[in-house]
Amino acid sequence: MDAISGSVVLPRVKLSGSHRHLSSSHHFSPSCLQARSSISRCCHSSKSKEDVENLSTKAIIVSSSDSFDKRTSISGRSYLCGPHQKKKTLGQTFCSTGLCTYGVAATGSDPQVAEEKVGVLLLNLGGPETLNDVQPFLYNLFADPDIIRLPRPFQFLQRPLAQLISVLRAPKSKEGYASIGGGSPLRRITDEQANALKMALEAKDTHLNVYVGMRYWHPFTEDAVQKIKRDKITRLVVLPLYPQYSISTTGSSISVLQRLFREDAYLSTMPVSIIESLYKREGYIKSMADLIENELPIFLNPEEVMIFFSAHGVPVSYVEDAGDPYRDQMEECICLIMQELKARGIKNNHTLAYQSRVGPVQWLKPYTDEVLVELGQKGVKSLLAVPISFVSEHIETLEEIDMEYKELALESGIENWGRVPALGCTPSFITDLADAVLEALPSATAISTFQGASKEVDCDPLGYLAKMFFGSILAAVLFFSPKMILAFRNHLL
Ligand SMILES: C=CC1=C(C)c2cc3[nH]c(cc4nc(cc5[nH]c(cc1n2)c(C)c5CCC(=O)O)C(CCC(=O)O)=C4C)c(C)c3C=C
Ligand SMILES: [Fe+2]
Repeated sequence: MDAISGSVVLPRVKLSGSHRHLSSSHHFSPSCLQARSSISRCCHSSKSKEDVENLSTKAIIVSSSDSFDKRTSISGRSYLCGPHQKKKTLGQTFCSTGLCTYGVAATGSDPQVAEEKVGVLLLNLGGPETLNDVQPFLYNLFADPDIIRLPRPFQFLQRPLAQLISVLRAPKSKEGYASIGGGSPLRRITDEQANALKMALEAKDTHLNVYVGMRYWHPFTEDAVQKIKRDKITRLVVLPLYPQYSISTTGSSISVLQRLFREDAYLSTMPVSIIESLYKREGYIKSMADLIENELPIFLNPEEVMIFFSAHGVPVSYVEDAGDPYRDQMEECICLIMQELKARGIKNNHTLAYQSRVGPVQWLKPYTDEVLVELGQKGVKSLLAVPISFVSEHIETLEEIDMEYKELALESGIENWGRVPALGCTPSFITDLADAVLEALPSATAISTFQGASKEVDCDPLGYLAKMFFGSILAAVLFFSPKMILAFRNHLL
């Protein structure tokens, strides 16, 4: 999709201070600090002693454009943002201690009014559009060091291993994509969301270009960034379409962006604001609660329905070794949705499980398939599945939940099955995205200073070929060892 274009006149803001790596709006807000133990209290969920011990020692930074109090805390300041950006002075901000200034006034520079061309970059995973795309898509995914995290000495194996795993997994993945019509709907839905966001921003008197950049398939983030440069965008809001932050999703997409921006003289000075997560936003929570509330009446006895949140899993090591906030954010997100439902008089039981594990490592538990069987055995008769880690329909909602898990649930004794649709272009959600963009705009700051060519580029073709050759042999030897074969037969293939 080409950029959906427009421009807005804003006072040029001279940014003060040193260049931070990312304008990661939320990391510096003390109100966003949350320990996992407090999440457990909030939800009254039963945690094992071991869990609580692990968690209470770990304060996780929950980053979100949290706007339950209508103010977004950005880099330690709060900004009161409204819908009519043109009528506002961008440099004026509101914080808990009163009216704060930022940018022009804060730096003491002369205000220089120039035409600001603002862009919004939606980041998403991407998916194969045809069955022929499946293997190369899987290669891109497994070649990502944020998806298969190899220890440093083994990182040269990344690409050969990605080649091998993608070839081996492709037949199973293809079956899945064939069963949902031959390809992923992600590109179409993300384009629709981009159009809807542009219109929602226009309804708020703000005319911006909206771009789509995918991590593993077309349109790639690299292509979107080229368009942003070609369009001479001067300020950018980056909006990953993952409600909760994970190293493997938002983290990975932002790493790519950082590299691209650092490598380029023009982009490296562009003010950028990144919205790291959406899960705490009032608009997001209310939109999710609406979807659940709308779906419950399809059951004969709505109050008896188990609300079953099914999140995409990540390997446990991400959370426990690498500090991924994904599990904490997921639990807090569900807690907020349940609180919202409770406030509406909906008091159903709920549970959370993780789906879509890949490969021979431990993933976040409990696993969706195991919980469904347990619930059936315990006599749960009605279940409403809620996909929670993604905002569009995709293979894991359309195939894994709607087909595999539904069948398993019915076999396990659950009699009534329902599924909440993904948010897609739900108007209240899109309006909230527009608000998030407007709130994030003032905090834009340069990603980094120009540092020349990326170190990651493999510029020696012979060295690259040698690494691929020996790496493939080593990867094949490892892969076909009896232990690996056993583990992969169960989980990967
Ligand atoms: C928040 C969402 C997601 C997380 C976290 C995530 C982590 C993660 N995923 C894999 C492996 C695969 N993911 C695949 C597809 C896929 N993943 C997500 C979302 C998250 N992944 C989506 C939305 C999709 C579907 C895209 C589409 O085409 O519709 C696939 C390919 C499909 C398949 O073969 O099952 C793989 C493989 C890992 C290893 C991982 C964390 C480390
Ligand atoms: Fe995935």
